[in-house]
Amino acid sequence: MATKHVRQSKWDASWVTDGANQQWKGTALIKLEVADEIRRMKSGIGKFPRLAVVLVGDRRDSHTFIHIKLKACDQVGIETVASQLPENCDESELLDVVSGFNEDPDVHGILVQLPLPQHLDEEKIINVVSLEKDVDGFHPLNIGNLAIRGRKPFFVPCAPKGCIELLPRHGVEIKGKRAVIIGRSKIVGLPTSLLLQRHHATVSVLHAYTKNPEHITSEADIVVVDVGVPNIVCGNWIKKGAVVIDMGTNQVKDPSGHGFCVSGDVCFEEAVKVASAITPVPGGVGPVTISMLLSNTLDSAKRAFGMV
Ligand SMILES: NC(=O)C1=CN([C@@H]2O[C@H](COP(=O)(O)OP(=O)(O)OC[C@H]3O[C@@H](n4cnc5c(N)ncnc54)[C@H](OP(=O)(O)O)[C@@H]3O)[C@@H](O)[C@H]2O)C=CC1
Ligand SMILES: Nc1nc(=O)c2c([nH]1)NC[C@@H]1CN(c3ccc(C(=O)N[C@@H](CCC(=O)O)C(=O)O)cc3)C=[N+]21
Repeated sequence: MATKHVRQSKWDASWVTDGANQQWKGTALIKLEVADEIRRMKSGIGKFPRLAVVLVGDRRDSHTFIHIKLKACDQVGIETVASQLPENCDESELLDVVSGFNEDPDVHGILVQLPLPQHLDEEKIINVVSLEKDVDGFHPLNIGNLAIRGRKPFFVPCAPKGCIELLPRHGVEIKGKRAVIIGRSKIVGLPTSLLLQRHHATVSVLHAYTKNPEHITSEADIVVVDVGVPNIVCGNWIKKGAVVIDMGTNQVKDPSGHGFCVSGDVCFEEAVKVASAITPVPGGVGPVTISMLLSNTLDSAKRAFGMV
C-alpha cells in the first residue's frame, strides 16, 4: 500500500528562518552534483558506481526505504543490485550474500537494511561488510574512527552526515553550541553525537533511562531527535530560537483509516512556534539521508577506480 504523507510541506515550510525552499534545493543540488560526476566518470573511463542492497523479511517500512533508495540511485546513474531474503533465512545464507558482494569488484557499496529479524545477529553481519564498501558507515572500525579525533573513517553514516550537512547550509554554526541528541542508536543517535562533537558542539546524549529529558533538552541550541516514537518531543521541551532536527520516520495508521502516513518524533505544530528552524517529516532530513548514501557510494567507486 502506498505511503501517504501527513504534511505537504517541504524544506520551505520547515526552516522558518528562511522561506526559500532551500532544503529541497539542497537535496536536489547534491543529487545533481552526484549525477554529474557519474556522467563524467562514465564518459571518461567507461565505469560507474554500483550499490548492492540486501533486504531480509517483509517489514513495510524497510520495503519503503529500500524502494526510495533504489529509485534515487537510478535517478543519478548508480547501478543497483538487490538481494531479498525471506524472513526466516539462515544467518549463513545472509553471510554468503554479503561475502559475495564483498568479493565482487563491480560492487562499490553494500547496504544491509536494518533492523534484521531477531534471530539474526546484526553485529555479526555488519562486521562482515567490507570496510571499503560500508557505505552505511556502520562497521565498528568506521564508527571507531569517527569517534577518535584525528582519524578518518572510510564512511560516515548517512543520516548523521545529512544532519550535519543541513546545519551549515542553513547558516547554523555548530562550534561551541549546546546540542542534545535524543536516542543513542548505532545508526543515528551515536554517530550523530560523535559527529557533532567533531564539529565542536557540547553534546548531551539522552536515552530511555534519562530523567527529566524535557529539562535537559530545553537548554539546547541544537536538538536532534531519533527515538522512533511519534510526537514524543513537545513544544515546551524546546528553547526559544533553538534548531530542531527531527529524524523520526514512523509509519502510522492514517487518521482517515486508509493506509499509512509518516510521522516524526517531534510535535511539529508546537515546536515550529518556538524553534528558529525545524525539519518536517516527511520532506526534512530523510531525503538528505538518501543523498548522502548516493554521495558515499560515488566516493567508494572513485576510491576503487583510483580517482581520489
Ligand atoms: N531520517 C532518517 O534518515 C532516519 C530516520 N530513522 C528513524 O529514526 C527513528 C529511530 O530509529 P533508530 O535509531 O533505528 O531506533 P532505535 O530503536 O535503534 O533507537 C531508539 C533510541 O531512542 C531511545 N529511546 C526510546 N524511548 C525513549 C524515551 N522515551 N526517551 C528518550 N529516549 C528514548 C532509545 O534508548 P535506549 O538506548 O536507552 O534504548 C534508543 O537509544 C525511527 O523512526 C527511524 O525510522 C532512522 C534512521 C535514519
Ligand atoms: N542499513 C540501513 N541504512 C539506513 O540508512 C537505514 C536503515 N538501515 N534502516 C532504517 C533507517 C531509516 N532510514 C531512512 C531513510 C530515508 C528516509 C526518507 O527518505 N524519508 C522520507 C519519507 C519516507 C516515507 O514516505 O515513508 C521523508 O522523510 O521525507 C527515512 C528514513 C534509513 N535507515
